[in-house]
Amino acid sequence: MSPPANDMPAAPIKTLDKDGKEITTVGFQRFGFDSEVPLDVLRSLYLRPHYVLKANELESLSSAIEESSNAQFTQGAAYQSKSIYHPDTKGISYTTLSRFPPVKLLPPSERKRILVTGGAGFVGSHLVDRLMILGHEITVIDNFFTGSKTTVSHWIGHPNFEMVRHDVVEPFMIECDQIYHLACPASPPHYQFNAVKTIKTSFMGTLNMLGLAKRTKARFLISSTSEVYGDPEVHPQTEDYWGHVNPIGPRACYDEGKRVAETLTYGFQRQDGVDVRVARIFNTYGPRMNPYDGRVVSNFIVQALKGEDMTVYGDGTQTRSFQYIHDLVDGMIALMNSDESRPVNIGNGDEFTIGDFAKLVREIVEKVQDEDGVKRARRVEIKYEPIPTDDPQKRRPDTTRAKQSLQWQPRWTVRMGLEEMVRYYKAKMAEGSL
Ligand SMILES: O=c1ccn([C@@H]2O[C@H](COP(=O)(O)OP(=O)(O)O[C@H]3OC[C@@H](O)[C@H](O)[C@H]3O)[C@@H](O)[C@H]2O)c(=O)[nH]1
Repeated sequence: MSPPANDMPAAPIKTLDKDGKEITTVGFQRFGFDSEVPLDVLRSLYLRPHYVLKANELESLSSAIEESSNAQFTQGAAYQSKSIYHPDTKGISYTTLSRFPPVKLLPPSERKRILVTGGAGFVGSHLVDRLMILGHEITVIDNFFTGSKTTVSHWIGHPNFEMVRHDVVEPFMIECDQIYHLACPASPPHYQFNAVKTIKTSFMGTLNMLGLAKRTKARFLISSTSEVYGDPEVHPQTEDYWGHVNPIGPRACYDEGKRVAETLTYGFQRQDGVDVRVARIFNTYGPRMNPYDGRVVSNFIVQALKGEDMTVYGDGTQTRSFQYIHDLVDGMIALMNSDESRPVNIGNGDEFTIGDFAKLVREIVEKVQDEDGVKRARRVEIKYEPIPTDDPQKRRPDTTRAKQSLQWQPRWTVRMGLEEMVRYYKAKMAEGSL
């Protein structure tokens, strides 16, 4: 097979943070908890094809795809299996894992039994990667409504890892030291698909997990959201702002669901002494976001990569502030291990109008395509579509509390994160799974 035209040995790309310093690890040592992990090991779990295109070209083709798309980013060893795609029959023969990424050996006093609800989702799977590499014992529960087994399949079979298909609206019994309660659809089209189920998940799921935390005396962290502020009249949003939510609109199932989940959380803290943490997560993006979940970052990247016009809702003057997944996981782990029991905003203050953001995504997709020698048929256009009901006009976190209590601030620039995410989706396209 002749090598692809773009199969040029490329100099490794350096990932620089907001201060221009190279990012080689994520996490940190803080509050007696070491969460530092080499970035390359994490990348080897998501920034590569999960299967190769043809059985008889297994070696050459898989390495060609890897080199052309990702080698500039990931220099680390590949720990996942490579299943084989047979284009003639459109079948995949799955291989089993031969080697897991190395995990730390912790003494029993430091090794925690951690339950992650929604652990097969976008945020959950990155949290699981981090906690696994750090050497903890992880149980994931997920109903796979929006999560997918493939996000954590690289841990299946590992003695520290367990995955259970379970819906948090039903009680769940387990012994554990910490609970990260993430389970709930988070993309507006997904959470509005079945509004009653969404609010039931937020209310009953949180009730069940708080009951479990009460019995086991586990520390409980809930992933709340910037949507508790609704369409805010205060900008940027501090944790003391009570919000501006339409209780009967189409977003209410999520916004009010998370608000009641916070109310429950503090009810259990006051009445039962449950040790609680509340992370109010602002717009977050990164690899493993479902390409079709309808959120803006995945929509724009996938549209631009496919050469389709990008859909800006409304006139594009509404704003959002975008945070990269690794910053969020850093913030959540810092919060869980801190003494801060008040709500904490976890987000990136880099605010964009959606119109400008579309142009930025287009520019980054073009840059990556140019680097890889991909020819574009035409430049994608931006087209305007109706704005969804109750779409917040502006959103930006005030992260003073996170800085003071957790010594946490986002490190990733939006550009750096977007570039990595474009490469992730590009690899998915090369596999044929996008
Ligand atoms: O294709 C698209 C998708 C979205 N948009 C716009 O882009 C903005 C962001 O939309 P998203 O759907 O990504 O996310 P939203 O900010 O509306 O909601 C999110 O808020 C925070 C999290 O808790 C959730 O992930 C989600 O509810 C909105 O103004 C939306 O109208 C587009 O212009 N085009």
